[in-house]
Amino acid sequence: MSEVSKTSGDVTVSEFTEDGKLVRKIRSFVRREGRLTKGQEMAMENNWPTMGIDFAQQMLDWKEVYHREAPVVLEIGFGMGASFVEMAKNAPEKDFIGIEVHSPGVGACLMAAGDAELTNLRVMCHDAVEVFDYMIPDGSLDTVQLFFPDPWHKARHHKRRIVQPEFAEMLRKKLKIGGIFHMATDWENYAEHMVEVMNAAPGYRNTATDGDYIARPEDRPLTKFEARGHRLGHGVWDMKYARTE
Ligand SMILES: C[S@@+](CC[C@H](N)C(=O)[O-])C[C@H]1O[C@@H](n2cnc3c(N)ncnc32)[C@H](O)[C@@H]1O
Repeated sequence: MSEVSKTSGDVTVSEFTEDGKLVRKIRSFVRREGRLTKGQEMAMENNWPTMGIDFAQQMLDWKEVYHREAPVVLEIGFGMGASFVEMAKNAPEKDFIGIEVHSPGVGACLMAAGDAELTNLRVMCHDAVEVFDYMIPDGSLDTVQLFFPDPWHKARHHKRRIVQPEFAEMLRKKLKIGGIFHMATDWENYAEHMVEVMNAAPGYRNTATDGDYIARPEDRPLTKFEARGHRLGHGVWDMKYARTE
């Protein structure tokens, strides 16, 4: 059973266990119910049957999903999907799954993926944390990407940041040994938080050889948003951690 309650502008979802105990879940997002454009709606209709995966409390089988065996790259919160689609286009030898809660973003991504006639891309419209829990088999992912996650600027909201010790541990189990967790952010305080959490997380190695951050990898497409940031002199921090055990 669950209910949504509003407290000082935040959305908190309260759930009750069978014996009536209240469990309050902190989520990394607030659902913005934006409307889909006509194009996004059409893309949902046309492309969801081949590229969309519905949430279910059942583990996915990648071979069944992509009809082949290839390295799987999972992206959390792809926004409108521009860089996600670009990456899938540039790496046809890999399979991509993107998870985003914002439905217009999912529609936009399906539109671009349909135009590019991609066969190695799938999307889900759901909370990635729940998808990990219920649907991603242990030790099955080559890469997890988290690009420009909501920074939750205010200190009292930092608990909403998706990168937390429990999240790092859950994600570690889903990566193959040697698999990579790649994060990027343009908010320095969040970059520091990511490093603090990930350096303390057991079973990971920071792949950076000079300090905590790596140079922007060539395979991460430069989005309009990031290019604008560069022009304005904003920094971007990339981090890659490998699962060691
Ligand atoms: C700041 S945007 C960045 C989007 C994109 N990665 C980019 O670089 O343009 C963060 C995105 O993460 C999504 N998001 C946040 N928490 C999420 C979660 N738990 N599961 C899925 N998507 C999530 C939000 O809806 C939002 O679109």
